[in-house]
Amino acid sequence: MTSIPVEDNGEPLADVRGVLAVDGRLADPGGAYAHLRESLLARLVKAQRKLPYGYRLLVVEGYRPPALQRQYFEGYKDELRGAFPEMSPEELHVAASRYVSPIEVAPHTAGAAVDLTLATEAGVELDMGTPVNANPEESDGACYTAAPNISADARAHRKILGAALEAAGLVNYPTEWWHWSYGDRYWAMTTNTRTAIYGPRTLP
Ligand SMILES: C[C@@H](N)C(=O)N[C@H](C)C(=O)O
Ligand SMILES: [Zn+2]
Repeated sequence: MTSIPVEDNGEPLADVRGVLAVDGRLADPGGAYAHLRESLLARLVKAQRKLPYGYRLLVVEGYRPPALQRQYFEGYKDELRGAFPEMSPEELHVAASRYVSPIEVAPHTAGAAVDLTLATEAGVELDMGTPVNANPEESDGACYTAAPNISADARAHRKILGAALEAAGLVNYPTEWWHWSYGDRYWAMTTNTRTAIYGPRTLP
C-alpha cells in the first residue's frame, strides 16, 4: 500500500463535537480524538441522514497523533508476543498490522479514518456483535465485519451502518466493523483512485 502516492489536498481537520454524537471513552485533554478532515465529517453527516428513524452514529475515535498510533501498534505487538512467544519479529509485525496500522500507512494520523458505532437517539449503543476495538483474539474473530459468529440483530445493525457509510463514499477495513475511512491510501486502493488525498498531519 505504501506504493500509492499521497497528494494531500490541505483540507483542515474539523471538530466533530456539536455536529455528531461523540463518545468520550478515548478522549484526550486536547480533544484530538474528536477531529476529522472536513469532507469526511460532511460525509458522515450525510450517512447519518440515511439511517433508519431513531438511529444515530456514535463517533469513538477520529484523528490520532503519530505518537499515539505508535503506542497502539507497539502495545498490541507486545500483547501478541506474550500470547505467541514462538512468533518471529516479522510474523509479529504482520499479525499486529491486521488490527493496528503501522505508522507508515496509518489513516487515523491523517484524520482520514473514524472508529464509530450505532446508537439510539438517547445515546444507547446498539448490539454490533462485539464492543468497538475488540481485537481478533478476544472476540474469536467476531470483530471481522463479515464474521458469522454474531447474532442476527448484530448482523442487521452492521448492515445498516455499512449501507449508510458506503453510500456516503467511505470504505471499511474488513478486520474491524467499526473502522471506516475516506481519502487515505486504503480508500485509494479500494476505490481504484490514483492517489490518496489525505496524508499524516499534526493538529494545530
Ligand atoms: C486499533 C483500531 N481501533 C484501529 O484503528 N485499527 C486500524 C487498522 C488503524 O490503526 O488504523
Ligand atoms: Zn480505526
